[in-house]
Parts: sequence; C-alpha cells; structure tokens
Amino acid sequence: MVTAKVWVLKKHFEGFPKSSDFDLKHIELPNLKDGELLLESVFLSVDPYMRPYSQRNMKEGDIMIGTQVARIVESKNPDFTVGVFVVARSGWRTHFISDGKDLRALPPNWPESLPRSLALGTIGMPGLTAYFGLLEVCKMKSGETVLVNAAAGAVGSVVGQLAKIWGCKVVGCAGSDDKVAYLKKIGFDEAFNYKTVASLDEALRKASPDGYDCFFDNVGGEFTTVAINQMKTYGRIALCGAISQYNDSVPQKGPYVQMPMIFKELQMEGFIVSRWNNRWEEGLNTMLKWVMEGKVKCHEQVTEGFENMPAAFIGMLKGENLGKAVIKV
Ligand SMILES: NC(=O)C1=CN([C@@H]2O[C@H](COP(=O)(O)OP(=O)(O)OC[C@H]3O[C@@H](n4cnc5c(N)ncnc54)[C@H](OP(=O)(O)O)[C@@H]3O)[C@@H](O)[C@H]2O)C=CC1
Ligand SMILES: CCCCCCC/C=C/C=O
Repeated sequence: MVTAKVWVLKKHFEGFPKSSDFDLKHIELPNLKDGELLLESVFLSVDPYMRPYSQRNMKEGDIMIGTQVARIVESKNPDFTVGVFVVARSGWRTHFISDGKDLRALPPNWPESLPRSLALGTIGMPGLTAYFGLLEVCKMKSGETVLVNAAAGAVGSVVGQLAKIWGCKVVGCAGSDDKVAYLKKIGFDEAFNYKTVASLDEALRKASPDGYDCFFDNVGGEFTTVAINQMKTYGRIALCGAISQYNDSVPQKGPYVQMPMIFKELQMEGFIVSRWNNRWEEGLNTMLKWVMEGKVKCHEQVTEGFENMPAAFIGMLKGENLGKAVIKV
C-alpha cells in the first residue's frame, strides 16, 4: 500500500494566495488493477494559470491542478515499463495511479545529461507557449522589434531567445536588476527593471525609439495600456497572460485599447497554448534541439521538497523566480 501526499485547495484565494489556503493530506492508494500503473512525482510545476484556474474551475477541497515529471514505479500495463519518465497532469501529488491515457513520454532522444525538469519549462508547456505564440500569434518576421514582459520567467525568457534566433531585436522588462542582468546575458538587446524606471513610457521609448512590431504580453493591466501606444502601424499583440490581474479582488479598470488599435491598425489576439496540441511534437523537438545546441539557455528556480509547494507557488506569483519555478520532490 502506498500513501500519497497531496495538496488541496482548502479555501478559495482572496487576493494574494496564502499558505493557510492550502491543506496537505495523505491518501492511501489502492492496489493496481490490470491496465494501471503507479507513478511517483519527481518534479512538479507551479504556474501562474493555477491562480485564475482555481477561481474558475475548482471547488474547496479539490486537489490543486498541475503538471509533473513522474517515474513509473509499478506497472500492470504492458505499454508502460517501470523506470520510464513521463509528463503527467495529475495535480499536486507525490504518487498517483493512471491508466496511461493521460501520460506523455519525454521525447525518446532526451539526453541523460539534461535535467528532466526542463520538460515542465523550456522543453514543455511554457517553452511551447513562447514558440507558438511568437510564430502563430505575433507572426514576427526577421528584422522586427519584439517586446516581452515578465521576460525573465519561464515563457518570457524563451520568447526573447527565440525572437533573437529568428532575427529580431528584443526588448525585455523584468522586476529586479538581477533579472535584467540575466536577460542581457542570454542575448536580449535591451532590458530594464520596470519596478525602478521613473517612467515606463520613457523606458520603452528609449529601448526602441521607432516602436514595436510585436508585443508578447504576459502581464496585462497598466503595462499593456502604456505599451500599446508604442506599437508600430500593423503591430501584433499576443495576449498570453495577465499576471498583474490574477490576484485582484476588484477588477482593474481598462485598458482602453480602441484608439491605438484603430489608428495604428493593430491586431490583438488571446491564445492558449493547447490550441497547438497537434503540433506539440514539432515544438518539443525544436526546443530540445536548440537547448542541446546551446542556442536556447535555461534557468530554473528549484524548490526542494513537496511540502514547500505552496511557498514556491506564492513566491513565483511574487516574482521570486528566475526562469522556470519547479519543485524537486
Ligand atoms: N496563454 C497560455 O497558453 C499561457 C500563458 N501563460 C502566461 O504567461 C505568463 C508568464 O508565465 P510563466 O512564464 O509561467 O511565469 P513566470 O516564470 O514568468 O513567473 C511569473 C512572473 O510574473 C511576474 N509578475 C508577477 N506579478 C507581476 C505584476 N503584477 N506585474 C508584472 N509582472 C509580474 C514576475 O516576474 P517579475 O519579477 O518580472 O515581476 C514573476 O516571476 C503568465 O501570465 C501566464 O499566465 C503561461 C503559460 C501558457
Ligand atoms: C499541459 C498543461 C496545459 C496547461 C495550459 C495552461 C494555459 C495557461 C494559460 C494562462 O496562463
């Protein structure tokens, strides 16, 4: 008999999540039936979407939603071998039982030397968000100027590096000087700390006096209101996330986008990465190749210990992570 530890949503978040909103429970798992397998989580992901998702789709007492890299420890399913690592979407749990249908194997050419946690970041959902968002929503072309915010995070850091690979000028904003230094190190042309600049408008203008062709927006709110006025004619805005609004108890007002949208003939499109589920393999193989070739650099904020998942989640929402926030069990 295996006992799984799970984190449940004890109380719906009001404003910023608190440790007391979570409860750690122990659940005894039954013996495997034919066709089933037992998995243990090795790395778990904390992502911003969990905050708005919990509000919309979860009830108190539900296990927190989430993705993990897990190892098969027992199998009564001939299609799955013990010892194999997979990506699963089984929520915040140390162990779980699956019939195998919801599991995605790591790419078969995954090198031993590469941390498997990257399957939750650059070579996983966040990396593909950058890849498809830039290619299919921003439709950026070589020679254009791309702006990205939350630029030192899981998605943003990949956006900037891919835009450089594809021949663009890249401007990134992040919330600390260390993050700004990291952005410059990984090839961003311009980067600034949005928390310390005297004027966001001036900082954006200085970084690209001619304006922006593409804006990969991870933040929303006031940032979007300011940035939209610095788009070039026919500019494209990919609405990827709105993290500045996820913890608001009272919805923010605006932005009022009509005037710049009309007079600069802009396109603005929201998207969810799962739109390209049928191209997941293409995206993963491309990211794996570029990581292996050193063209895309990865940084992870690793929190040790399943018990620390709520703290890692809250820390990520506060901006404590550089690169992808993951938990090592
Ligand atoms: N549409 C889609 O399919 C997907 C969308 N997303 C979205 O992409 C965005 C980035 O996600 P991800 O890369 O995983 O997370 P990150 O790794 O970027 O972590 C979140 C970061 O957001 C920044 N942040 C937090 N609060 C604010 C704020 N009020 N204003 C500005 N920045 C803030 C912090 O960085 P800093 O120190 O710079 O403030 C923090 O580190 C999120 O909005 C997320 O919801 C992610 C995956 C898929
Ligand atoms: C494989 C997990 C898919 C999660 C999709 C998350 C979409 C995120 C939206 C905003 O943050």
